[in-house]
Amino acid sequence: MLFGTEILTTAQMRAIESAAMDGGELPGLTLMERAGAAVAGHIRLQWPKPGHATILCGPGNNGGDGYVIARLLAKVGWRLRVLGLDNIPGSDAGDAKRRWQEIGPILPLTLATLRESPVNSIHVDAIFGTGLSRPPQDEIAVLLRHLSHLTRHENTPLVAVDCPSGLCMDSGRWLGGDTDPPSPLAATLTIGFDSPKPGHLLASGPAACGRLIIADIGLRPWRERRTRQADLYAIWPRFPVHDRRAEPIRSVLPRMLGKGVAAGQPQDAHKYRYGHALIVGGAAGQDGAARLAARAAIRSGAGLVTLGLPDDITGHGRQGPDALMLRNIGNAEALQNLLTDRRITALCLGPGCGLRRAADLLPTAMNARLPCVLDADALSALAQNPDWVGQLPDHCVLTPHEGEFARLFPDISRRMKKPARHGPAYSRIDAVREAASHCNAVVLLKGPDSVIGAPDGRAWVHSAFDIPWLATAGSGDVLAGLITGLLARDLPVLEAAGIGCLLHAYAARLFGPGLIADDLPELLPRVYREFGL
Ligand SMILES: NC(=O)C1=CN([C@@H]2O[C@H](COP(=O)(O)OP(=O)(O)OC[C@H]3O[C@@H](n4cnc5c(N)ncnc54)[C@H](OP(=O)(O)O)[C@@H]3O)[C@@H](O)[C@H]2O)[C@H](O)CC1
Ligand SMILES: [K+]
Repeated sequence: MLFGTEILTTAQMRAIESAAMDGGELPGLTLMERAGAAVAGHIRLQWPKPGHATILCGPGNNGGDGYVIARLLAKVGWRLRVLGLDNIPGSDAGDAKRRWQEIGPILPLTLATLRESPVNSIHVDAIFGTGLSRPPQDEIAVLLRHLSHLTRHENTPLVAVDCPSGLCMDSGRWLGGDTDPPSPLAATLTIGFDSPKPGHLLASGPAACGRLIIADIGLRPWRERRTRQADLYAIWPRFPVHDRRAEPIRSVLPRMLGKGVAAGQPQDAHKYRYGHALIVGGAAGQDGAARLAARAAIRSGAGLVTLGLPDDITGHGRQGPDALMLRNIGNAEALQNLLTDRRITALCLGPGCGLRRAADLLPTAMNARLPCVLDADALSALAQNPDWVGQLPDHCVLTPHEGEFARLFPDISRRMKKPARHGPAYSRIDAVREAASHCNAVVLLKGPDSVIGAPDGRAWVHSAFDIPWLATAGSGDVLAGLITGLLARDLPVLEAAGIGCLLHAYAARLFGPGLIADDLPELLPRVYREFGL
């Protein structure tokens, strides 16, 4: 199944560019002209009245794009100051530079010249793009710090060509430091080329890029000609999709989930056909998390959902929904007995379970060899067992936040937190892929940039930077229950985790600020309707 937008690493992007240029069908200069024209076009869309622009051009092809932008804007009446380096760039950027020099001067790329720009100037950052390999230094570092100040504190509009300079496009991390970034630019608009790169979507990338536009510069035939199966997708389409092989989510979902099933099951549907999810919760008073998970599982369209609680269940029924089945699961033996019911098709352990109870039930849950979601306390219990890797059932999703991830995968987490000194820097995608292959399970690392990775290397990125209100108590419990419901409905495990993530965020988008986790399951019927189910 293919949906969403392929994400290309910088190395993959370079390989596609080279394939296009090597055949002679698409010269590098044509690509640069298209890239420059795309940026100039978007500048004119955003600021229709010609004004003043300061274009900062670096040593390579990103700088070459800058010279093209300057020429095209000058042609339509913009007043320009072009700052550049006194180097001899490669042939395409060299041509672009010479063509600009026929029109206007190149001022030194220094702090002093930058400071002389008129206050109403928009700034165009064409210093470094995908070729950044080390932290910016010396004069450029000083200049970027000032540009950062202008963008963050003086509302200077900044257009980034491909990416804000200093950002590693493979990780979304500022080269030189994450906690004390040397020059954290905040662009108004970023125009990337052909496909999003990991850096546009991960870590500091979304805040640094501002509004992201991915421009088609005619490389699609070469991208599609590659024989290797693409394995990295952005599953929330924040930008137009230029991939004819990818289907829109609105046609994928109805096929996967079966039309009409979620909102109201068809008359001939037997409830067991849509699976039976078991959510194991904790003691009274802490059972809210498991209740949220159970609500999400039943709203996901699972045919039956059982909530297993440790104590007397008679009082619990009053808290509804009545469609939930309640069972008493006092200990591992009771769980074992319940799991002899072969109609149970997926299991969720963790939300609101309590650490001791999760540790007690975990071996039984794992031995059931059912599709399962391990979340919250189950992850902490797992991390306490030094031999947990290799014990997970085949169709298992781990849904850690960063702290839980660090407990489960301490070495990988340390690597992820090491300062990014060279490009390509180690990314959340690298970390999740490594973790998934290490434990042979799907790992969903939660965050505004959730990454979902499978042991075979496939990975999906879901961006939720636009919905900060999703970071609310209980939201993770709803996600765990939703994924369990989708697993119960027989979705493959990566798809259940990824689509669960997407539906969960979509519900939060529909609701808007003020959301509490209880709202999320109730929004699922509307989400399903919007996706054509
Ligand atoms: N995607 C496409 O199809 C197209 C992209 N284009 C644009 O090209 C850039 C990438 O261009 P490239 O020349 O490869 O790289 P940059 O312009 O980003 O960087 C230039 C060189 O700068 C050197 N470098 C790296 N880090 C530093 C640093 N910290 N300080 C100083 N110099 C640095 C590095 O060379 P070295 O040999 O010194 O390592 C870079 O090569 C892409 O982003 C697009 O904007 C095309 O125009 C159109 C097609
Ligand atoms: K740039």
